[in-house]
Amino acid sequence: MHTAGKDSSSSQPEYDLRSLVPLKSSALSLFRSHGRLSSCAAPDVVELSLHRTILSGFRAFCSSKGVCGRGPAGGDSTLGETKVLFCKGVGLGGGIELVVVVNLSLRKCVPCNRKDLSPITEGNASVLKPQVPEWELFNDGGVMKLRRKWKVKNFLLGLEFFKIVADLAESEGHHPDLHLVGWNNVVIEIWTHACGGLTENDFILAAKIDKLPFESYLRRKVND
Ligand SMILES: C[C@H](O)[C@H](O)[C@H]1CNC2=NC(N)=NC(=O)C2=N1
Repeated sequence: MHTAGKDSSSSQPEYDLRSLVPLKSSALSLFRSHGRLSSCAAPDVVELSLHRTILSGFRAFCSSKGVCGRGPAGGDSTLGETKVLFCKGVGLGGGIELVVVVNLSLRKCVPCNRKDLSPITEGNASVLKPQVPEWELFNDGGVMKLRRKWKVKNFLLGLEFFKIVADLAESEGHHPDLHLVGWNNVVIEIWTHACGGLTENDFILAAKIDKLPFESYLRRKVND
């Protein structure tokens, strides 16, 4: 666990992720006593925010650059399946947000008729989107959706593809919109009808679709 370093925000050291993740549990208790702990649809996505009662130890802990830990893309670091995506030091007396996200494809969709299911925030969407890089976010008449396209070898394999996606959707209790256009163009769109927008369920389903064994259905790319 980190001891509180000096509080200058100029040359904050990069923090080794390993000392960050163990802190999560003690941070939970500390943040719970000092701030709002809101867990999103799944317990493994925990967004902590510490209000004005910030402790210098945490201020020193999180660089003012809004980046903690080492990772391929700035603040994106991975330890096993746990990603610490960022902790945002918002300066003296401000709050700190520590977002720890477990790999989407390991999570489970929640029933869409839950009272606490709400559309995902832009911030959380930007945190989850990097885990489904092949998908695009698009606005369909005011409804935000995820979409991915594939070219399959033939019409029947397109239907085969739909079948394995359908089995996954049934097991998750969360369903995509399936399109097979011009005999070999598969388009899958995902959104949460119950709240007319995107929820974490949609990102979980997209991540799980990406793990399906559909390579053999696909037409080889021209430059292959
Ligand atoms: C109770 C059950 O969760 C709901 O009927 C589910 C079924 N599948 C669903 N799939 C999608 N994409 N959106 C929904 O709102 C939805 N609702």
